[in-house]
Amino acid sequence: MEDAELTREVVEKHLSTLGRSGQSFAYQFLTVPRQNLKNVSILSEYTHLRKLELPYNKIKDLSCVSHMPNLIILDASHNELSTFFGFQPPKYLKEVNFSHNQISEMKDLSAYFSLNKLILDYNSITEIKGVEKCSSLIHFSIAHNKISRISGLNNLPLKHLCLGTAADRGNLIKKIENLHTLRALQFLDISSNRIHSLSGLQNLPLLGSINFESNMISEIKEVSYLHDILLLRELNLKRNPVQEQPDYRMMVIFLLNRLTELDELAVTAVDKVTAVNKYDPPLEVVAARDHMTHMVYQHLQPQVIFDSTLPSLDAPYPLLILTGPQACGKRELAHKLCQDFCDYFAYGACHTTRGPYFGEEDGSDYHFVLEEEFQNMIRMGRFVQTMQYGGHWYGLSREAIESAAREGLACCVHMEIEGVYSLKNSYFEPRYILLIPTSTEEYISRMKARGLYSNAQIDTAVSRIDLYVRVNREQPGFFDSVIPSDNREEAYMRLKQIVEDFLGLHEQGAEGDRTRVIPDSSSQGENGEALASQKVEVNPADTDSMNYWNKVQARLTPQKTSAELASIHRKKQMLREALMGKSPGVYPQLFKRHAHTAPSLLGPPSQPGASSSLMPSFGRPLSDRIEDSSSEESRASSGLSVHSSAGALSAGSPAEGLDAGSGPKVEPLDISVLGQNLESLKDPLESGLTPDAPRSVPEQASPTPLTTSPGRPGSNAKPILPPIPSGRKGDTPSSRQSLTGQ
Ligand SMILES: Nc1ncnc2c1ncn2[C@@H]1O[C@H](COP(=O)(O)OP(=O)(O)OP(=O)(O)O)[C@@H](O)[C@H]1O
Repeated sequence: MEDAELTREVVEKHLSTLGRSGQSFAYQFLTVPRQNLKNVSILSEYTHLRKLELPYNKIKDLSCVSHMPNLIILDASHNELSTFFGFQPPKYLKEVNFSHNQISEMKDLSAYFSLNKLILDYNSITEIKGVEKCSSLIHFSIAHNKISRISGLNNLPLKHLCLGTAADRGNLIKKIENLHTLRALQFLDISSNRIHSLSGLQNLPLLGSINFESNMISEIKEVSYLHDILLLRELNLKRNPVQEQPDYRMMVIFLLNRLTELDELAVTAVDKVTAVNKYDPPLEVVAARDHMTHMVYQHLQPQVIFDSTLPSLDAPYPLLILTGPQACGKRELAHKLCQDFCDYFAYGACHTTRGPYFGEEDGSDYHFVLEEEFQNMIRMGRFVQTMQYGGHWYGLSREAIESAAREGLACCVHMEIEGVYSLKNSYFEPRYILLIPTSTEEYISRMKARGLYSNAQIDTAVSRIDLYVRVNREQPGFFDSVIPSDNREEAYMRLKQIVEDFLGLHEQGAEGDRTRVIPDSSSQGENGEALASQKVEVNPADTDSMNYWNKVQARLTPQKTSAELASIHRKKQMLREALMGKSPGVYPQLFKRHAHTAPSLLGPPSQPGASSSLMPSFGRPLSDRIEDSSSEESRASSGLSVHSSAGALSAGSPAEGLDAGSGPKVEPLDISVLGQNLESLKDPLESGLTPDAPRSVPEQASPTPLTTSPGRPGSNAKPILPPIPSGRKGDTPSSRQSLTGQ
């Protein structure tokens, strides 16, 4: 088509929207696209126009606009304009589109004070200027020009700024600068430039959408510059090198968790939860994972029930946990408590991969192990819980708890709150005492005085005080007691008092003449809950005190909820039914264990060496192994291959005389013999006895003196409940004999 001149006929054909103009009516809109128009001077006669659209023509001169004082919208895109606003400013001109022209330079537009929207895409402009005084400009687009610096936009009320176009070449901008005064900015397109960093966008509080496609962002950490833009919902980083980073999307979603769209893909709630659980899991999630890990690894090991240390079917080993931020004094207090209450508590030394501080001895504060050994222990199912603190692993092993239990003592452990969360998932029901610094200054100076910690470590420890305080505030009952730890003596006095309360213990008479005051069995609810008001004295030599252990446990265990009580009731019911031959569940198996293992029923226990027959090589024929496993001897001295919950059912350990590398190997229970043994146990049960009901001495007594089996778990030489009414290691042989009926 040839170049054309706009004629009156053509104009009249394209006029529209009749409206009042002064005293008369006139057409106000003219749209003449794609006519190859070069000369539009005739428009000087159409002074009433308010909207003029002439896109896709060949116009070079727009001086006619000077005669349109009422013009509001001008679209001269896709023409051949090289002059920037080559006309007198119409007073109300609001929107101008000069995109796809040949403009190379911007000029002063201060006379265009109504200008609201200016589009200059696809020109050859090298510098943004002339708009500084356009105090109404809220939409400015200058994509695909030759801009190399962001400038000339200071303090404009811009809401929408476009400096690039994802579809094509944007500009030549290398860094984000001079945008900080654009406090109203909501949308920024800066795609297809050469920008390496997102720095410079920090102070744009209303920014909701950023298109950064086709730039040169390569580090995920760059998105942290956007972290404080609270309204940011859409971010496009497509075609940036950062996309190659492993886990890019999840990490960005985690860092900018308010996004609803990333790289033009919706960010779902599931994405957000997954990202948080991956990169900053809540304590509950960390604990659940930790617990699951140890349960899985424990279950991968052959399971053994060491009934010699099981307090009862329902009661896990007693545990006292001192928790609080690092260096709050809990370790010191734990040691002192175990010293002063050595009849009740043994210090549970955790394992750690950190090196010993000066003066720390292996096995006394911690078991210091290498990372590889620690990981190996995890895989061997040796831990009840683990956590990483300050780049080191810490873990409480089953063995730490059981070795205390073997001595008839509760295990006292100190740990961080993550460990508490993890233990709360486990079968154990410890008492938790929080030791919390109330004076930050004192806490800091104490840490500094120890000379062990860097400033960063101190900062971390201090910042965690809030975590403890928050948990204590938001989850009443999470800790059984809270003690300010600023003054060690006072803290210890308080701790001592609390522990004595837990144990129902009173100092009576001279030092060393302690009388334990614990709830009478008759004052306990059916499910072991302590009725604190009624107390009886316990004489260590009194055979009625066989349930001493249970009573200590009841004291250390928080009151059960009604749901827990109902569950326990159900379990007991199952047990009764099983023993009556109604159900072959796991409880009859547990009970059968006693039938087989109790020496009074099966004769003397096997010697330690005999346990090798309990560890058949897997290469042997199955029939042999079955035969072995059904032999009286093997059953008498083995545990059971039963999957368990943490705590009551324990994996073997070197201390237990089992192969550390492979763990104890035991045959599965032979169900066929279960029935017979259940029969033999019916009578006691029908007479109202349950495994955790108090028993008379002859029922529990072992024909083998305890001294022949020094409390080795799994030896099954002891009765089910450890006959240690005084609960201490210092029992005299005579008192033991009287307890065991020997
Ligand atoms: N098994 C565990 N689980 C969780 N936290 C643990 C465990 N064992 C130790 N911790 C805790 O890890 C933190 C770091 O232990 P570490 O012994 O290195 O610190 P510390 O400087 O000696 O302080 P503290 O005097 O509190 O022990 C301490 O708060 C400690 O109580």
